[in-house]
Amino acid sequence: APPLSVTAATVLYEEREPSGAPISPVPYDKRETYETSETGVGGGSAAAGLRGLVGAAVERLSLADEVAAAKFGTASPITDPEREWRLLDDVTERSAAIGLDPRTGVRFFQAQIEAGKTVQRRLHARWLADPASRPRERPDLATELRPRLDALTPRILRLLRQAEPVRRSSTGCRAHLAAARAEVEARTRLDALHRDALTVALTPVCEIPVA
Ligand SMILES: O=C(O)C(=O)C[C@]1(C(=O)O)C=C[C@@H](O)C=C1
Repeated sequence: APPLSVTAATVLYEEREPSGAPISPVPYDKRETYETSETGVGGGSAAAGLRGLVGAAVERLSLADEVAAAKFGTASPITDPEREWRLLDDVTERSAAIGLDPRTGVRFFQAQIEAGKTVQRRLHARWLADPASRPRERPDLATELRPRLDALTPRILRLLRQAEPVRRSSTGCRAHLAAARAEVEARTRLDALHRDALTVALTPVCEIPVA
């Protein structure tokens, strides 16, 4: 399979054209995602079942780069409590609708939000310290980025629900998660900042009790 692309922003500051200009991002609708047959439903391996979830968490973290760019140098703080409440309300409702314990959905999303804020804070610190590394464009939070974050929400919840058999395995969950993460990282360029954030994002996977 061809290597899966991380979204633009992650690649942006890791890989530069010789001119120093960032490599042009892959349009969002052209990016590969980790879903479909890799969800582990219908005979896929346990690690494959978690791979979709890990991939979706990586996608969400990559969007945090763009959110950081949207907020950098503006009056918008990294934490927006009202947006978080709305998102977690949406998560609660959608979880119930697909038979996932809403507490599970909420706890997982709290970790995704926290991980994303870690990315934003660390990028802002980097950009403050090193003006040459600053993003050249400021995407729009309301019209561009939040709709993309929202589009990921139902997919992430579905993957979390589908991963229940693996998550239920007290002995196997961690091993399968590590394997899934290794597979995703083998195909995805992540720097130390994003690897740390991914650890935060994935912490609940094997910790949330499955009913
Ligand atoms: O939407 C934003 O403003 C974001 O920064 C994204 C996000 C999220 O991960 O969904 C993270 C932090 C904010 O407190 C609210 C939401």
